[in-house]
Amino acid sequence: MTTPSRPRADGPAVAVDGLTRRYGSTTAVDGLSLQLDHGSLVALIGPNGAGKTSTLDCLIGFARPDGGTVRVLGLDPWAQSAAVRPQIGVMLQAGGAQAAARVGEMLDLLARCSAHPLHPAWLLDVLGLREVTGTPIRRLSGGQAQRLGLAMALVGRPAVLFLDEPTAGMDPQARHLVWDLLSAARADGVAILLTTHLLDEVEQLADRVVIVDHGRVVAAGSPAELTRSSSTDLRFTAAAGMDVAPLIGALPDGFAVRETSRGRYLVQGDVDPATVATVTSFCARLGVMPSDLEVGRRTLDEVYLELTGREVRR
Ligand SMILES: Nc1ncnc2c1ncn2[C@@H]1O[C@H](COP(=O)(O)OP(=O)(O)OP(=O)(O)O)[C@@H](O)[C@H]1O
Repeated sequence: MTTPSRPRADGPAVAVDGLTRRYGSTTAVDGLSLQLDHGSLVALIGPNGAGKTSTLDCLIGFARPDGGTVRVLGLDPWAQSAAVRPQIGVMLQAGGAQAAARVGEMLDLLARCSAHPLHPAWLLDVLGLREVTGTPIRRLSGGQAQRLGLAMALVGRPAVLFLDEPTAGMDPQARHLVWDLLSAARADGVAILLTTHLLDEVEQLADRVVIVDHGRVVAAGSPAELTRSSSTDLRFTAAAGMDVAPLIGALPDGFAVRETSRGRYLVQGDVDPATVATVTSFCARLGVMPSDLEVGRRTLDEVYLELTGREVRR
């Protein structure tokens, strides 16, 4: 799979420095900075209302920043939107394409507006939309509409892709297809900034992760950097609700064991190979298969919840 890109400009694809965006008394984005390099994928994640879409709006040139600077391919997307728009691909939440136009017509139209488009028929094939080429867009299923949205973002062969929850509502097959397509685009030099609530998607795809909350960056780094832990704690997955008292009894003094979420266990202490053996033999005695054994590494889920809390946002 290949999505040949246009010649690469110097400098970062996207540079955001101290971005602020307000709606009346609400500060949606509060001094946010990030950088996106050519041929890389950055995942912008955070709770509902954290300011992700507001940030994308400023990057796309839909909204004017109230403070800070935003550059896309070295240009100001608000003041120089005519120069920026032909070089970017955008996929917003809810697709935005409710037209009576047919799938193939819409993609052909967009291709004709672009100087170096990808072949629409190729995109429809790759995204599994060939069967619905003649279908009116408003008749598409949610997942098909999402895939068309991505095709529309890609058809102009953009240098930078902005994707707001691109795989929301997709079945696992379509999600893997999109992951492959985005990986191919990145390998061809496309810079991709996406928002998502799916942390497995982040671990699969992202070169860098930017976690935002209340409009501010609360952590940034590669998935490996963010999940690295200085402790030697052991984590594993097994049957939910196991009585861990016998395991604690079998471990040396000072060890603690608890179930942190359903079926996910944390063994805290100075873990060594003997500890791992004790854990696996404890599971074996119960006839339970432990999986996802990890020492000295937290999951992205744990890091995310630690930084942004467990409270549901209103
Ligand atoms: N047009 C608007 N007018 C007033 N307030 C807005 C507007 N757009 C966004 N907001 C507010 O700004 C804050 C940030 O919203 P934003 O949509 O950027 O968050 P988000 O991180 O994309 O959330 P989600 O994950 O739910 O998509 C929220 O408090 C939201 O209610």
